Amino acid sequence: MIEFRSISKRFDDGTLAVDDFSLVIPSRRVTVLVGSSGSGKTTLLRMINRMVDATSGELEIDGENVSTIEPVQLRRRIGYVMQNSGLLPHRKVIDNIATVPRLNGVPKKQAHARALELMDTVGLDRDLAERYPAQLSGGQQQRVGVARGLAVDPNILLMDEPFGAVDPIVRADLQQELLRLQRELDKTVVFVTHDIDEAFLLGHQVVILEKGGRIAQKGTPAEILANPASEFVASFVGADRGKRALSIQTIDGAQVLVDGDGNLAGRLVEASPA
Ligand SMILES: Nc1ncnc2c1ncn2[C@@H]1O[C@H](COP(=O)(O)OP(=O)(O)OP(=O)(O)O)[C@@H](O)[C@H]1O
Repeated sequence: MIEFRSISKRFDDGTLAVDDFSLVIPSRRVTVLVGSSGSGKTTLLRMINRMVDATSGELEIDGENVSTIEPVQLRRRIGYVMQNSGLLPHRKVIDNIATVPRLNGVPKKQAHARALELMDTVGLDRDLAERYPAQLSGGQQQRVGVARGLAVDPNILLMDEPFGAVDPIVRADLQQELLRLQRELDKTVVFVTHDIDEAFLLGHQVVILEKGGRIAQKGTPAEILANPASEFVASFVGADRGKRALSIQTIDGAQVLVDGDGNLAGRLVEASPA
């Protein structure tokens, strides 16, 4: 479990990116941080592996304060996947995936064997191992990014808008793969996005953020959809969901679910009396 306790981050130029943020991120679940640009999502994510250090407050992983753990050691147990895959352009796919294990001293042969296995895991053809990133499609590059994040066999996987730059069909594919991977590998995933649909699809826990990392609402997708805590949440959930936003209406005395185009999406069934 990852726990933020009253965490704040003020950057050197005075920007207060995160103001008194507290959250428990349960193990072996997907927690999604969602919010508009500048709400502090990336800053929060990077505090987990100490790419950013908090100004005040405490951050613990399984009861251990991260400030007492060397960043290098921390990153051995935490995978990090970023937008645009962050691959090294002059290195082959297999070397990109094996980068961190190699830095950690794993022999080349062993690191490469593991990298090939990881290509299977993320659904990449092994034939692509010898290619350079520029010779792959956007979706393939993102898969390499995920394989690289998994290469140190981390318990925790941090993902920062990993599917932001690919087209919607490939994106849907990658999202399904991530759901499958999470079920199979049982990792704690912390996922950042500004897309509420993606948040609801992937998150066991969804945390909606306002400026300064202020939590507008957190809960399961169903809890948030059923009971938006504020106007802000209602409009964030509604605006981004666009025409697909559902509402409950009464038609001919029956309660029905209607989508944004006015089409019937379902009928609410009353519990029958005992
Ligand atoms: N190194 C930095 N120095 C100064 N201010 C920063 C720095 N990094 C981020 N910020 C500021 O902190 C705030 C939060 O930034 P952050 O990148 O965490 O937001 P975000 O929610 O991830 O946004 P986006 O969706 O655009 O990536 C912003 O106002 C940003 O300008």
